[in-house]
Amino acid sequence: MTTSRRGLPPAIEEAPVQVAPVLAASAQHAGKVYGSGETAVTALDDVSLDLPSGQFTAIMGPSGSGKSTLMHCLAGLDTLTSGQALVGGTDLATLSDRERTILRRDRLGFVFQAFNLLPTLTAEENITLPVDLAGRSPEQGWLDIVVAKLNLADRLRHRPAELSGGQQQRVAVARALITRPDVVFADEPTGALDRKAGIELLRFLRSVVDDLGQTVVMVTHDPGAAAYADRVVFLVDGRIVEQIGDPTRERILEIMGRLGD
Ligand SMILES: Nc1ncnc2c1ncn2[C@@H]1O[C@H](COP(=O)(O)OP(=O)(O)OP(=O)(O)O)[C@@H](O)[C@H]1O
Repeated sequence: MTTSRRGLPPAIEEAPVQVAPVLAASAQHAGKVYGSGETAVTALDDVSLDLPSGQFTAIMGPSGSGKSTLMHCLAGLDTLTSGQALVGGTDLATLSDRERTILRRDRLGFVFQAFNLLPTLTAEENITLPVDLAGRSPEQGWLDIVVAKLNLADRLRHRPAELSGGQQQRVAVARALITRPDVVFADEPTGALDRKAGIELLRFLRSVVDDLGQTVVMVTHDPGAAAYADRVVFLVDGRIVEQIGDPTRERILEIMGRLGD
């Protein structure tokens, strides 16, 4: 058999390398039932979903379809009844409550509709809170990158009450990013913002994915917001019924119409 310079048969050396996407998180056959007996509610029914690193995923679906439950189970805020939720290869069910809390603090970021900033702290103190709570110092280079990316450099000494809603939510995004998390979970992040500030925030979220390589998962009811994602996952009655890549608002509206939202 002929071998190449590196001693490998040519067919092996020249074969294209198939690189599997690195998964930031995933759900495998995830099931969640609230309650028991006659009052049992199935919130998730055999949901399998991969969240590749460096992607922006939107989760949509009618009210009660299981969006929040899926996000909470993936983020270790709630536990599954069956199946697995993994963050960076770690099965959350194998962790103790304390280990799950530490994983949430160190490896996940959260952005909520209602900003949830501490009013007595400055913007900078709010941003660095997760690392301060962990007894560490923020990595200055990364802090500078995040602050610059979210255009907050001249707002760092202000308290939340001195900031606009859009600025407060950008502080919340910076706080979510400060630990360089595996995943940022955003629950209706534009829900409390006016249209202009909402669009601005979505552009910032898009750029932390494109420019900083972060992974964002966003629950939203807004087709315009979901169109900023790389992919939209549609849930109905606790099941994934459709997924689309490179979404547009029109395509999302068409699917929502079909799904009855
Ligand atoms: N703690 C709970 N106890 C009992 N049932 C629950 C609980 N949390 C959610 N559910 C039920 O599970 C189902 C899914 O709820 P979930 O909040 O995940 O839906 P959602 O898609 O996020 O809804 P929305 O868009 O209205 O926020 C619903 O039928 C809901 O009533």
